Order: sequence, then C-alpha cells, then structure tokens
Amino acid sequence: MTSADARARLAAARLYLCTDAREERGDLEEFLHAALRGGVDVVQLRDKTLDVRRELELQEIVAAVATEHGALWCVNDRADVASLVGAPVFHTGQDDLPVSGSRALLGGDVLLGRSTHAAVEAAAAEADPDVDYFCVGPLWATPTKPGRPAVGLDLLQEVADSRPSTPWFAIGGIDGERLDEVLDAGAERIVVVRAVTEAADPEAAARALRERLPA
Ligand SMILES: Cc1ncc(COP(=O)(O)OP(=O)(O)O)c(N)n1
Ligand SMILES: Cc1ncsc1CCOP(=O)(O)O
Ligand SMILES: [Mg+2]
Repeated sequence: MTSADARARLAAARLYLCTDAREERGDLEEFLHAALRGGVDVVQLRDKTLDVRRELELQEIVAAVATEHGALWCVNDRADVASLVGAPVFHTGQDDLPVSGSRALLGGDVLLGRSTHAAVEAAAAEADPDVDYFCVGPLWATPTKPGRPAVGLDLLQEVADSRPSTPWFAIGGIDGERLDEVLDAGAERIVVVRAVTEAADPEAAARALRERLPA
C-alpha cells in the first residue's frame, strides 16, 4: 500500500479496533478476520503483556489479515516493532515517544496517531503537521485504560466544534448503546475495544457499529 493509499484509507476510516492478543483463547487470526469482515477499517494489536519477540510474531499475523481485507493496521507504542514489521500506522500517547521522535525514527510515509485527553492536547495534535490522526478520550472511564479519567462528552463537543482538519476519533467506553450520544456530540469516527473483543459475534458487533457511522 502506498502512503497516499494509506492516507486515503485513513480519511475514509470510521471504525478503529484495538484488540489484545487473545492468547488465552488462541483465536487472534480468526477474530481479526471476523472483525474485518464486519467492517473494521483500522486494527491495532494493543497488548501490554506481550514481550517484544511475541509481538513481532503476532504483528505479522495482523499485517497479513489486515492486508487481505484492505484495512489499515497500527503498531502501538513500540517504534522498533513498527519499523521492523513495516507498519503503515504507528500510535503514541502523551506518555510515549514524542511525535517528532516517531517521525524521525519511522520516516515520512508512516501515518502517526496520537492520544489526547484535553482541549489543549487536541489543539496541539491538530497543529502538528506530523500528526495524521488523533483520538479524544476516554469519553467514559473504562477498564481497558485504567488510571485515565473520563474526559466526557463536553470535550468531544468542544473538539468537534473546532472542526479539525486532521482525522480524529472518539474513544473510551463506546458501545452500541452510547453511540448516538457520541455521534450527536459531533464525532464521525470511533475507536472501540470491548464492544467488539467481548462480543459473542465480533463480525456482527463490528457491522452493527459500522453501519451507524457516517458514510
Ligand atoms: C487508536 C488509539 N487511541 C488511543 C490509544 C491509547 O494510547 P495511550 O494513551 O498511549 O495508551 P496505551 O495504549 O499505550 O495504553 C491507543 N493505543 N490507540
Ligand atoms: C486505549 C484507550 N485509550 C483511551 S480509552 C482506551 C480503551 C477503550 O476501550 P473500550 O472501548 O473497551 O472502553
Ligand atoms: Mg501508548
């Protein structure tokens, strides 16, 4: 995929999935196929329990499945892994590598994502030419991001009202029941974990969310 293709896919992306490695179930590959059939546009393996060697192995699976479905895939936190596996997207948070450092390490073609939790952080992400997308959240407190307080829908509304030109995603506690509130506050793109990873039917869960997101 060229970087122009990746950028176009990111602009069109609506549903972004972060998943753990599902080591206990041993079904990562099958799960990824199901989620991507359901319409996930971007997938990220986010599993803090993985050592770097295991992550390298699993990223090859993520890459192969995402590529088969024409989806983007993202490496979280580890720039060395992103570089070695040739990830098209790399994500960092406020406590991780700075964006400038990620760009210096990974070059100009990799799309860089950033987490934000405050208006000032969202504004900084929007102003930074090296940030290709940013996330706003967690909207609601969530067990998948312990220690990070909820930012609430007011921040989402504030960011949406600022009409960022950089693609941005709402994250944190989003599920089918809360989706209308998120859309009403002005988000057009969402990131989910449990809404798909904990679903009995991940394909159906992804599809149900994707169908309600804007075209
Ligand atoms: C797409 C996406 N959004 C947000 C995050 C969270 O990043 P960060 O704040 O660095 O937290 P950790 O994932 O490192 O726990 C993300 N990974 N992906
Ligand atoms: C990685 C991350 N960053 C902010 S919230 C979050 C996890 C969101 O998980 P869920 O969709 O299950 O609430
Ligand atoms: Mg991080």
